[in-house]
Amino acid sequence: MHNSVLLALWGGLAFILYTVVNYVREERRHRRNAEQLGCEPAYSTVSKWDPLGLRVASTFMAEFKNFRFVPFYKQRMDGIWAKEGKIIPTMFQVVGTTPIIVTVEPKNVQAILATKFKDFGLGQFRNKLFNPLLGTGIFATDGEQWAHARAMLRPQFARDQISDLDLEETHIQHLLQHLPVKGDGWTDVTNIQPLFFSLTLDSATEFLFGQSTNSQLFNLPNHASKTANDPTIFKDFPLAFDNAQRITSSAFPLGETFYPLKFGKEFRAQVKICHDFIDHFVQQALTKEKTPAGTTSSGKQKFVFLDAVVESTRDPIELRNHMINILLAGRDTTASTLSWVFLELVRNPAIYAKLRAVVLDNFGSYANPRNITFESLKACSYLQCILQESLRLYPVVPNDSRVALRDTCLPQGGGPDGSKPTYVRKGTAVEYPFYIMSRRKDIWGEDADVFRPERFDGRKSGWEYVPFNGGPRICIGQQFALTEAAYVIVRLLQRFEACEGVGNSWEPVEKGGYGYVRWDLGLTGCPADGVKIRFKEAVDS
Ligand code: HEM
Repeated sequence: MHNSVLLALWGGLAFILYTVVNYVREERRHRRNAEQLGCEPAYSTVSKWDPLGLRVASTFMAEFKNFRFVPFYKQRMDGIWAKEGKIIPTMFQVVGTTPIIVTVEPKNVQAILATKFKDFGLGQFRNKLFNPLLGTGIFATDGEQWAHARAMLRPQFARDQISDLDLEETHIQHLLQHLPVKGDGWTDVTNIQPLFFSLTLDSATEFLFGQSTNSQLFNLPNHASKTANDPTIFKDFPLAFDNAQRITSSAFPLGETFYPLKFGKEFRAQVKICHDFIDHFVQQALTKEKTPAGTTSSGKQKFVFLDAVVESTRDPIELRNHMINILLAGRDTTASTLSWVFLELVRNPAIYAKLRAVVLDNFGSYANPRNITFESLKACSYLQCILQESLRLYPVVPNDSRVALRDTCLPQGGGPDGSKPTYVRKGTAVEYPFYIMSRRKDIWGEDADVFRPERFDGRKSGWEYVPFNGGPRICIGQQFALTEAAYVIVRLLQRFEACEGVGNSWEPVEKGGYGYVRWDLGLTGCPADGVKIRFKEAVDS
């Protein structure tokens, strides 16, 4: 045999030997670590016929495509619990060769998000995936970079700054232009979901940049005359932002090796429109004289988020990164929450009537509103219960995850009864699907799937209720979102005394559904088929 072939053979053998020895050494090290920590293996869903989880991955992809992934994932876990005759909150699975620990155990969620915060991060893959659109902003970084972004952004969410309800009222008025009342006292049947997305985009851009996209006005039939002077960039941005997010989330299932396949010419064009839009304001903020941005009707100086951040950094790329991340966080989340709230309100006329009575009692009528403030909205218990119950049944981030940044363990899930700690190797993904945890019957009762806002009356929630996450990385926009959503609900219920849902389908099991509504799951989740609704004008409005 030729010398070079022999050399290659020996080289190959040496490599295989090295890999095997290394593997055995690593396995031993992990076993020792796990023993020292008192860990035992978690329940495994891995089938011997599908050890790499290829079939699992293809099922997941199909469910994603059909907008059923969220309810399907719960159905799958329910099925395993039914088969085993007990609740198994923590499981090990392999999906398309990726090992994943899934947990709906509150103690584990607390460990991931708080007590073992430093052991878990967003991980390299999520950060790389988000980077083209979001740069190194708060949603796409870990460690020092994240801490720096959070320290800069958090102070801007002080109560005074987020409670500018004058700003919100302008955008509500624009929304109502899309809901004209006909001669019979009713509006046309309207899909209210896109209206909520336009409203939150308009209010978020005004809060962040001091200028609104006014996308609601653009979408009115006679928009040309009203908006002829606005730059095209305002018109193109909303769709480009949606598209760029959709492509980013569709790249996720391709995994770390293949995700760039989705980031072609089309994606880059959409991202460019988004970045140009943000850069337009950044340049304005960097060059403008330091003048007050006007005052609100209550005489307060109007707060502009970007101007406040410019006080801390003048780097245009860093500013773009911060602003696009906050815009993404602040816009779809609140619009989706409002959509879910109204999907349940149209289904439950008695709850609509009860909420409306509370609204009129606390805040007056549409024409004569009174005392609608950050504090009074927060103090209105039934209104807050409605929001909390909606976020329980329809958390807009239904399935969050982290990656172990070092070898570590979770306090529960190991051993036959799941009461022992579970070992988590560095690099392992850990999912905590809040959508499933928030519907656990052993935690929430037999009616866990039912929309019953009263369950939150006087309830003090712990780690079983984390729609905004918890710990050092808890959502910084929680109060902003709840105030905006509450205000929109109050004004709509003042204006309309009743509503009817038309053709909003809860997919029946016999039609291949799971008895739940379909989910459009991008970076956040909203009803896949919109919220079709007609409203009846209130006599007192
Ligand atoms: C109902 C509405 C909202 C919900 C349910 C929600 C939920 C969440 C969740 C679950 C996270 C954690 C994501 C993760 O770490 O994987 C998060 C983070 C965040 N949210 Fe929200 N959010 C909402 C509204 C908002 C709004 C209106 C803003 C800003 C205007 C905002 C700003 C942020 C930011 C900046 C983070 C990142 C925090 C960090 O990593 O330190 N959110 N949100």
